Amino acid sequence: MSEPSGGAPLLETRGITVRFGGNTAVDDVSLSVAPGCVTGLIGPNGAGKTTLFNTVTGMQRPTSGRVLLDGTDITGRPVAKRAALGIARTFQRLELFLTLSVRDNVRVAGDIVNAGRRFRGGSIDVEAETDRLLELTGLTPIADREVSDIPTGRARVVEVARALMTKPRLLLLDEPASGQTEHETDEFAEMLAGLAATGLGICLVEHDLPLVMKLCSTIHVLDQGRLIASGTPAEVQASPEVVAAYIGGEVLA
Ligand SMILES: Nc1ncnc2c1ncn2[C@@H]1O[C@H](COP(=O)(O)OP(=O)(O)OP(=O)(O)O)[C@@H](O)[C@H]1O
Repeated sequence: MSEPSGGAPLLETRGITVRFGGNTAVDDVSLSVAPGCVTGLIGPNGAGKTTLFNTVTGMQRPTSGRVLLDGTDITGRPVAKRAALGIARTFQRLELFLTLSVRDNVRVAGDIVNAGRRFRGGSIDVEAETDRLLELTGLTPIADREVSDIPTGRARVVEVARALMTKPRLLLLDEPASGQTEHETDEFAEMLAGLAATGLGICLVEHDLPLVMKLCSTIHVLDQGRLIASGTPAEVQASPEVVAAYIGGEVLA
């Protein structure tokens, strides 16, 4: 499995298996995510991507296997503890407060962090940080609009801004480009590359394969719960197993 330059893995899964009754959603998956770059996690529908994310955030207990953050085994830790350790995520189905403004959706994450006593970096200056994140993510012009009133593509960026409020070291993004226009996706890619350049480790589940190929230094490919390839974009595109998994589905471009 090739690893990008940049040191020890931030996240490692070791032999993760998740079974739902007789259905093996994730099957003995070992992979890693490095800091300072964007790592892709792709695969056809039902491949197990979201389930694997859920085991990393603590929302899903694995049937077997371990999750390590910076080499520390966090498999038994609850969701809030993992968040405090620096894991943040966005959701495939948006989980925003629809009747709040864009600004308040971001701000509320800061209030929650400050309310938690175990936040590792002390309290956040919520107003200043909200302004900074809205600017960073290009949301300032729509900051006062209600989330129910903005396009889905923009709402996905609000989720990212909200996740950044927790000052994560690892950011898991579940289909963040879905619903974005081509122009929005280009801007989004630029923003993610900028975030990774600051040292953040980003793991991207995404069906927009051209985006994944452009942005990711390493890509892991799941199919029917199994890890069938890991490597650079060129390496995974050249993998016969990956090509076979995608036949009849999306085109690898
Ligand atoms: N809570 C659950 N109970 C039972 N089966 C589940 C549950 N969650 C997921 N599954 C099953 O596990 C498998 C993997 O699903 P998962 O959502 O992780 O795939 P995915 O790669 O994220 O798919 P998609 O790209 O369509 O979002 C599927 O067969 C799905 O039906």
